[in-house]
Amino acid sequence: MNIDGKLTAQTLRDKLAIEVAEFKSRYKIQPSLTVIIVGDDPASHIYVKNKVKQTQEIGMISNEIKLPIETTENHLLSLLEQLNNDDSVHGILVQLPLPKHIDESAIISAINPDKDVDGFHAMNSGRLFNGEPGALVPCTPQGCVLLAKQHLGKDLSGLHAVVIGRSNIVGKPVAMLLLQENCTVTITHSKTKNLPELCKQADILVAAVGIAKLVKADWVKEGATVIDVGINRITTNEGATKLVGDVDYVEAFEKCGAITPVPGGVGPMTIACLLKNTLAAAKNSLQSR
Ligand SMILES: Nc1nc2c(c(=O)[nH]1)N[C@@H](CN(C=O)c1ccc(C(=O)N[C@@H](CCC(=O)O)C(=O)O)cc1)CN2
Ligand SMILES: [Mg+2]
Repeated sequence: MNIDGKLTAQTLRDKLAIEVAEFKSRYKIQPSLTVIIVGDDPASHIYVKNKVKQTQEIGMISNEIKLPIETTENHLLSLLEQLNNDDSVHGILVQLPLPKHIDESAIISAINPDKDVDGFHAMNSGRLFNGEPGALVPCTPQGCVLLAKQHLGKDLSGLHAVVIGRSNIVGKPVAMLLLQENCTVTITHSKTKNLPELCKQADILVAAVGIAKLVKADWVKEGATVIDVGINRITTNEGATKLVGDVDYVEAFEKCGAITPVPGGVGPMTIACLLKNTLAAAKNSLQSR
């Protein structure tokens, strides 16, 4: 079966809109998100436009700061300091990737962890790693687990989850979340031996490597839940560009119990979970008043 991420994301946004309205009427505060984008990468601009639109649609304030590609690291750092100290800003997000001359990890480290709605700051990774409450958890991994639970139910205990990919943004945090759900977790990557055999043992297979259609039907266990994080643009034989995941959807569909499509699977959940984190950051800010 197909797991509809677009619909699930819409349902989550509807729920969040109600919670935002309640928060506003109770505390007289409107949650706010500031998104910074540097340069003119077309895909990044589309993602940011969608973030701004969806933030506003659920009743939160959205500020977009567009900076030219020549922006220096120091300029970005001083802007972040200003936003960190601004009590009216609850969430701060710097769209990635940044231009080559800017050190991404220095920028991520400069965001106040309590406003880090991407959940990329080491303080939030540490909170997630330690299973501490109050962690802002990266959005795509949250989306993956919500979609897996939508198909499998709340309890993932004892299931074998195999994650392909070990990035700080998806692979590592999704593995931590699945471990928190009492899954037995295997993290695999480009140097893993016997990758197809390992994947074939997965009850939950999360593919986040960025290689178009890497995962074939014979990598998938009968009845498995397949979560495809890949967003790869390929050129078809007819010369058109097409978006495909890390999993060969058509092949895997026959074997698996359920699979997320690309587009319309994990992607839409990323932005919905960003909105969830922004509301959480606004709620957490009440504690420091
Ligand atoms: N600061 C961040 N930068 C980046 C993140 C992030 O979470 N935080 N993730 C990605 C980009 N991204 C959000 O920023 C993102 C990517 C894709 C989608 C999405 O909905 N994709 C659609 C397809 C869209 C298309 O046609 O291109 C889908 O999968 O259905 C949402 C958000 C990297 N940077
Ligand atoms: Mg993300």
